[in-house]
Amino acid sequence: MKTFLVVNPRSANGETGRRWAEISGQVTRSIGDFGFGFTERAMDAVRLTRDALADGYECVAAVGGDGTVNEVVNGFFADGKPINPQAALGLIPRGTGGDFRRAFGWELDLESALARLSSDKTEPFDVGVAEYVNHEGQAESRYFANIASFGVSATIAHEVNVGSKAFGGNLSFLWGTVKTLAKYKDRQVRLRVDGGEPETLGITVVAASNGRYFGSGMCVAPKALTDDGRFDLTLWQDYRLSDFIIKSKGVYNGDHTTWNKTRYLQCRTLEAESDEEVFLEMDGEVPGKLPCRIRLLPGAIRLKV
Ligand SMILES: Nc1ncnc2c1ncn2[C@@H]1O[C@H](COP(=O)(O)OP(=O)(O)OP(=O)(O)O)[C@@H](O)[C@H]1O
Repeated sequence: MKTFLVVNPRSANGETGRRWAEISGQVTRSIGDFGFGFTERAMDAVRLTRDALADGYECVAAVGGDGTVNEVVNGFFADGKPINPQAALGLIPRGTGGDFRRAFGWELDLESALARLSSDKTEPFDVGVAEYVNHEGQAESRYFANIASFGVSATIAHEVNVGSKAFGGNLSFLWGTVKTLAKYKDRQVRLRVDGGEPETLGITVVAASNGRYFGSGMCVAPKALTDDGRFDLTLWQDYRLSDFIIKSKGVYNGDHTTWNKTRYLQCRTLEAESDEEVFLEMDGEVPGKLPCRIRLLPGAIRLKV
C-alpha cells in the first residue's frame, strides 16, 4: 500500500519533530518507501491529506495526537464525499491526550504502530459529521473521528486550548477543568434524537461517541464501537465538581453509565439547540457552538488495525 505520513512536528510537546530522523528511519525499515509532509499550522493536515489522496496514496497516516487525527479524517473528504472510499487511515500515535487510540487499546510505542501500518489489515470505520455555528457566527461543518460533545466538556476544552498559551499541558488542563466546573451551571438544551420528538433537558454534557474516551481518558462511552453504524449517546445531567473529583473513578472506568444522573442510548442523528451559549467540542477542538446537527456516516472510510 502506497503510504503517506502527515506529521505534526509539534505533537507530543515537540518531540515528534525533534525525533523525526529516528522515527522515519524505523518507518522505512518497516514499510519501505513512503511520502510525508510536516504540518506548519492548524488545519494543514487537511490539505496534506487531500493532496496525498489525489496523488494516489492508498493509506494516509496521522503522526500526531487527536487534533492531527481529526484533521487527517477531514482530509479524507471533499465536497461532502470520501475522496477514495477504499483509502485507509493509519495512525502513529504521538499525542499527549490520546483519546482516539484508547478506544482500540493502542499504546504509544512505535513498534506496534508500525506493525499495524505494515499489515494489510483494515476494518470499516464510521465517521461523524457535525453542522454548527462557528465562533464568527457562520454555519460550518466538520468531520470527527472520535467524539463530538457539548456542555462543560467543550467549555473546558475551550479554556484549555486558550489557556495552554499561558501554562504548560497538564497544569493548564487541571486548572481549566477545576475553574470551569466550579462555576458551571447546566444548560437548557432542546434535543432531538433520530428525528423523534424534541425534548428540553438541563444538561452538563452530551456526547455523541464513535470512540470511547474524551478529556484525556474519561470513558464517556464504554460500549461504543467504531464500526457499528451508531453513535453511543451519553447524557450527563446535574453533574457537579464532586462527581469529577470524589467519584472520578466511575467517570474514568465507565461505571457512570449506571448512575441515575446518566442516560445512555444509541442513535444515528442528533440535533441540539439552546437559548444559552453552548460550545461544541469535536476530537478535543472547539470549532463553534450550538445549534448543531450531528450525524454518522457508517463505514465511510477504512482504518488500519
Ligand atoms: N506546525 C504546527 N505548529 C503549531 N500547531 C500545529 C502545527 N501543526 C499542527 N498544529 C496543531 O496542533 C494541534 C494539536 O496537535 P496534536 O493533537 O497532533 O498533538 P497533541 O496536542 O500533542 O496531542 P493530543 O491532541 O492527543 O493531546 C492540532 O490541532 C494542529 O492543528
